[in-house]
Amino acid sequence: MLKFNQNQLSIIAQLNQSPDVSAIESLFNEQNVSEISLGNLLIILEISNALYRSGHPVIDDQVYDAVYLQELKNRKQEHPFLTTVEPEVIIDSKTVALPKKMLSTDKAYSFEEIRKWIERLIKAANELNIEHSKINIRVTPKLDGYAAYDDGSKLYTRGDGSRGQDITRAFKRGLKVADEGARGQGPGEIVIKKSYFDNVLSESFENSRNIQAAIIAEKKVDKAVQIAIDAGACVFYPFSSITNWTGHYTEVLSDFEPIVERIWNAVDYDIDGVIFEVTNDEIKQLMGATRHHHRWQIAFKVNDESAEVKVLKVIPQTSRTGRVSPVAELEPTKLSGATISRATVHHYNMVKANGVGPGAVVQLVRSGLVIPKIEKVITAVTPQLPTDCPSCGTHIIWESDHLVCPNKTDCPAQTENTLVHFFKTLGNNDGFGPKVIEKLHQHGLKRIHEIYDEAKNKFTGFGFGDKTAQNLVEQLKASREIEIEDWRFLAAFGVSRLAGGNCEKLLQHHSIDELFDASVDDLVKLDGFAQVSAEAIVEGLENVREEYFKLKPLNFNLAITTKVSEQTTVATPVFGKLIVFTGTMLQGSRGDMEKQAKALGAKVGKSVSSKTSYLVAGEKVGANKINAAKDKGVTVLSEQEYLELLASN
Ligand SMILES: NC(=O)c1ccc[n+]([C@@H]2O[C@H](COP(=O)([O-])OP(=O)(O)OC[C@H]3O[C@@H](n4cnc5c(N)ncnc54)[C@H](O)[C@@H]3O)[C@@H](O)[C@H]2O)c1
Ligand SMILES: [Zn+2]
Repeated sequence: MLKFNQNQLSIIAQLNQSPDVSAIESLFNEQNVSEISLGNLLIILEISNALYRSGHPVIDDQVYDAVYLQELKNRKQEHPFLTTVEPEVIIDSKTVALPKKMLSTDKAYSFEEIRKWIERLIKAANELNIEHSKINIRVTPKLDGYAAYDDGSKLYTRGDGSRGQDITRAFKRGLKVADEGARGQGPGEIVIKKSYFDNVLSESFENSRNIQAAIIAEKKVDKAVQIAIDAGACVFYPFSSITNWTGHYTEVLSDFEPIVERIWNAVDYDIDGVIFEVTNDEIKQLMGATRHHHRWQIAFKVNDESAEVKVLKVIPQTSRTGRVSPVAELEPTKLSGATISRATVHHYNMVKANGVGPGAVVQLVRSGLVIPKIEKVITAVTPQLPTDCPSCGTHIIWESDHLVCPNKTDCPAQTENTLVHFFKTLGNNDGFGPKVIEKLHQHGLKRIHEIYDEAKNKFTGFGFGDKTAQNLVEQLKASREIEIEDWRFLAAFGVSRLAGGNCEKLLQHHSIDELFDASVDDLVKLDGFAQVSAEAIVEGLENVREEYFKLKPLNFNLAITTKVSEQTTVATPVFGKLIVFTGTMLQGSRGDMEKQAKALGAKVGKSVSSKTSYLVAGEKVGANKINAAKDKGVTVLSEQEYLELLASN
């Protein structure tokens, strides 16, 4: 279970003045990324990114890349988060324009992708009538440090790629250019010698990222870090002078692995890949860049780590839908930096067919997945299959690859997991975890509305302490009063095929009430809903109809999804921008303006951060607030200027 440490909490608190920490933690603990709503996925990415760039990463890079970033790519290839440079957090300090733009890199995870990139180089060379013999490639270690730019007098952080922070103080503190190089060599990376970190610093620092952050931080550097700087163990390494292999592209194709291996081990610094780039300036110029990366450059990274592990036992667990899932308990094993002691097996058919049981040896792969996967079974045993539901004892049956508990009305695991799912999915309350729900269920509460009803009696007689009971009442109140998206509310009912993503899609066409009257035909008409899922959804909604209409009078505070018919499809002047409105507006309420901005494709934030594009200040806004925004590089607009911007399409 992921939990934030103090450093991380303080950064999160700076991003968002009153964060709901446990809600954010539970987002990170969600095991099925496809169930995470787009909004929450972005929260995960933004928080990971902020923590990573301020020196206190919360998840492995592999998890960040292969799970969350990949999920966003799957859903929205062109999302601004993917097509621009991931920003660092700039909380208090001013930003300054960089002498030259600094971009991220495109990434490849296989030789095949590198080969395709080389084909693009050849195509560019052909267009320019450049002989193939002149296409050379430079391969360098991809330093995993803190990107910075040295113009000879100042040192800057990469920031958002265009504006960074002035961190010249790092040189004043004695930071040296690697290999006794000169100042002013442009972009590079602040890195720590690996051997020095392992021998001297690893006792007091978790990772070298903590140290990089300390070197550039405004506050005084830690003594141990100063000693490391003085010893020359921390350096700024300009890319132009970095150890490299340079040769013809055909060599890269024929000797790919040895070249990668050589460069991978060429320096005593942390690296997270190798960089390939073409050396010919004309080709570079023709290929150009996206807003995210140079097309003439690509990073090659390696993803998987695997281990052979012994299975101790396989435990059946009944889920909210009645599916009984096999969870393998494993001999604790270290994989990609985490100790793994459990893994889910896909389904019981895999247990049966592949012989997973106590004593079996399996190959575990963690290819950036939060939960490691059992890739294959090395030594099989005769598996033991459960015959009865571990929760209610009902005889379980096969439904294609799964064992399922058919007891839909009276299975504690299904009932309790459904209730837990409801409160967890709402995400605006705390306290209704598995333990509390189990107790409520033991006292006969089986349905969501029964829990809300019980709040009137204040949960007396349930064996809770006064404080807990009172908290539960308050949390139920919060769950109704704190605004949540309507799609999240619908998803909370746990209807099969109605996780957040699908709910959001459906509610772009129909309100929740309308959905309960929608036919299979109505749903099939919508993009992304085939016959089978439409039928399942209609049937699933029927099963929760009574519950939904019992909850409706409780007036949950729902933010209604904008209907497609009300959305703009054309690019608007504020499309993709993050806008914060403050002060009193003359044209209408602030709420209306926020709604309009969202309909025009903007994101609306509550507080100003370095990511904010515009602060729209109405009447009666203090000068401090405006200056603070300007210091963060945010454009401040009056209401009138904002309206002019909208009209400028
Ligand atoms: N763990 C987390 O929570 C978390 C969060 C955000 C990002 N990340 C990691 O950061 C990565 C994205 O960061 P990014 O935007 O900095 O992109 P990136 O990893 O593609 O790195 C691009 C940077 O590489 C640097 N670089 C290093 N060696 C280089 C060389 N030899 N030649 C040229 N450039 C070189 C440059 O500074 C450039 O800006 C992700 O892939 C992820 O692994 C992790
Ligand atoms: Zn059961």
